[in-house]
Amino acid sequence: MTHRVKNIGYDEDDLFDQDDYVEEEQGYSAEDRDNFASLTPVVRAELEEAGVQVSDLQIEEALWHYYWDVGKSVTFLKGARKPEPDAKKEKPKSRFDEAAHKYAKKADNVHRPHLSGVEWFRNTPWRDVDPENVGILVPAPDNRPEPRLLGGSTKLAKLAEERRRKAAASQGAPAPSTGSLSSLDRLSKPKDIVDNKEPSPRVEVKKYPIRRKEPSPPPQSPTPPPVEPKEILPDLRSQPTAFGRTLAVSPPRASTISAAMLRDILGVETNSEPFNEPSPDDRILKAAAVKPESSAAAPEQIRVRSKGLDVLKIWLKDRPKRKPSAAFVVVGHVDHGKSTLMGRLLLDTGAVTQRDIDKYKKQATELGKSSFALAWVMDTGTEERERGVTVDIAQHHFSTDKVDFTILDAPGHRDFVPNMLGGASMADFAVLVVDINNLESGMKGQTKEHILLAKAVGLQRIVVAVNKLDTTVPPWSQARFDSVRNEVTGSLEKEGFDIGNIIFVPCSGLSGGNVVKPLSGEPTQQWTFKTYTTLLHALEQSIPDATKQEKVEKPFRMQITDVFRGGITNPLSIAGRIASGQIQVGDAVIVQPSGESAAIKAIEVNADGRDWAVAGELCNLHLTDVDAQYLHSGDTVCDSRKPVLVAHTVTVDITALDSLLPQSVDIHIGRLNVPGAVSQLLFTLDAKGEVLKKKPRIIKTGQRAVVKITLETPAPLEAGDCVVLRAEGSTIAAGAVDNVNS
Ligand SMILES: Nc1nc2c(ncn2[C@@H]2O[C@H](COP(=O)(O)OP(=O)(O)OP(=O)(O)O)[C@@H](O)[C@H]2O)c(=O)[nH]1
Repeated sequence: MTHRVKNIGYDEDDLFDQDDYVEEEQGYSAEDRDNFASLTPVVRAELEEAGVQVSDLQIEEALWHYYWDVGKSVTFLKGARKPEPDAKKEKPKSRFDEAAHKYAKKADNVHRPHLSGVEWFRNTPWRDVDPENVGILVPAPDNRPEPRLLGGSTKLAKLAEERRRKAAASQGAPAPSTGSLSSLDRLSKPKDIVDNKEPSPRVEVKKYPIRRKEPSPPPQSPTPPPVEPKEILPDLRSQPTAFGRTLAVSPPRASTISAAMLRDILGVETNSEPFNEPSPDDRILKAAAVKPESSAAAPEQIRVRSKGLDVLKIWLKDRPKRKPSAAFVVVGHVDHGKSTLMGRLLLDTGAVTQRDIDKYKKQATELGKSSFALAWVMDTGTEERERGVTVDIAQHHFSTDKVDFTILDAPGHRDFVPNMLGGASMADFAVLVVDINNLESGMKGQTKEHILLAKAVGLQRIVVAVNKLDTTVPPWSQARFDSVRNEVTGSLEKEGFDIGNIIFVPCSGLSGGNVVKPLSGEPTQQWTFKTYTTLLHALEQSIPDATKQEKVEKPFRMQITDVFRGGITNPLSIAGRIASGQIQVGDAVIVQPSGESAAIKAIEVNADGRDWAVAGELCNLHLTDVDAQYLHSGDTVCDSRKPVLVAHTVTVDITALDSLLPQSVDIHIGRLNVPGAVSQLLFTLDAKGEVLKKKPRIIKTGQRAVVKITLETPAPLEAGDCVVLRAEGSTIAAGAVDNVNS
């Protein structure tokens, strides 16, 4: 299942209770509107071809209902809209009829068109039910009130009504009203009250996708519920001791001096209740949105009970039986074929079906981008599909007999390098995709930068997929492959990759050659599998060593890569990779930099529910007892007893990739991206780490140095964290945190 890692910026108005949600036309997100803009014309064109006229609103409703499925929307609208009757054949309408018709048409545009049951469920997959399982509709019992004499028709009826009124009056009850007045009374009351029934419970509309709306006021119940008489229980508590009473009794309110008295004494106007307003300190803290220091304390109220598991023991016991898992980030220059190659990998390993690919092919062809069908497995966003460019990190899982893999498909475009960094920081190793015909452009662009960044975030192993070999002249040219291989090897070694940790694969994502299956081609092409291996085999050879026990024993740390609604039962969830420690359901955590506490309600690893997770695992944590406004991509969730420090300044050991002065920079630590400045150049170092020069005025390209960085917004950082410094869209330095100063 694809999981798109994207920072959902929760707006103020996102933060309302799920139960309050009511669909509202104005509440579409920017992505929804993009989808409407691109898909409405496609649906309209198909409908026009079939001679069906519908409004934009109806198309949008159908697209929303079918989660942007053009085919289903078209079928639905075709079924829903019968051709309008020929106006000429209609007999002339009265003005009243015309007004009624006009109003009905307007209402038809706003509400879903009326459909029969069969039409309504036309496209639903669960419609094909075996005959023996088909339910039978039994007419509901007639709920109309029992017929009784209401008065007004016969003399007998009038007499009966008169008697009833008298009887009611003699018992002190108000006499039932009659005639037209009674009808008007009924109109002004809710139906439930009119029928003298308990009000029927309101059906709450629950929605999963995030839609924006103003929080609705809580529903008003028409009649207040009857007050249950309280059962009086004997008080079994013992009386407090004298000491306890002293502690518990509120101190007597200090005698207050009235404002008038103060004015008389001081001769100036004063505020008689000065502590009713926030102090200047409170105002500054609020403005800086920094929590007071007590924030590191354990949360007061946790509704989830801890499982009390010995996670380390379970993990150590399970380890030999568990299939290894690994995450790899796919990097490389824009359009070199990363998403297509991953689409092919997923298709040929059975993680997606040919039917899915055919569906994407059909949709991609409609947008004139048929060659992107495989890439659409990974590129699920509308912008990505329209532009044919990956924007954000996409996650996908697949398994072989030996390993459970997670793909992190990174964008190749230079504008999205921060997203690429977020993905790379979660990976165990990298897959660098190189277009065999366009190495030069890649080396000037993101192929080179991505090699550098992969190393900067601490990746050691790399698989180089030399792609599009079907396009060389002649196809699958070994000479061309060798020349690309030599050049890329030089770059990788320059950035510090060990030659033993690099595997080259000649392949074609589009044709599938050498991806999962060895290329079955001409004898001249057999070098591909005789000398090299398939991409899948190379991935299995690159998995990291098993997580070390010391890492699991460290305090829990996980950087948030995504905040999302995990479902109706899990309205607030986060995704990330556990950097150290362990976590279990019921644990209390602290979110930094907000300092808010939260409780772990549920855990998912590789889309499976689990009671615990440990360092190295990519997981979704479903949270409770915390508000979404305190959670952002780049924040760190950590052990509530040993929270990570929130840093204002850090000293960083970096290698300059461009000349570096005291200057403004963007600081990237995994998914975290904060503005700041290189505030001091402390000293330059030689290759062994010995100090070369103190307080240099400039750090030259390629030089190693220790610099002080001041963060504009305090951020959770620890010694050893990998840091990338960027300025004006280019990477200018990379290194690791030495010291953190809060
Ligand atoms: N002939 C041929 N074309 C390919 C191959 N792989 C990808 N392409 C084409 O190259 C174009 C770009 O492919 P993508 O998979 O979107 O490239 P990308 O590297 O993921 O692009 P970004 O994610 O935007 O950086 C598409 O038109 C693909 O059909 C291949 O092996 N052979």
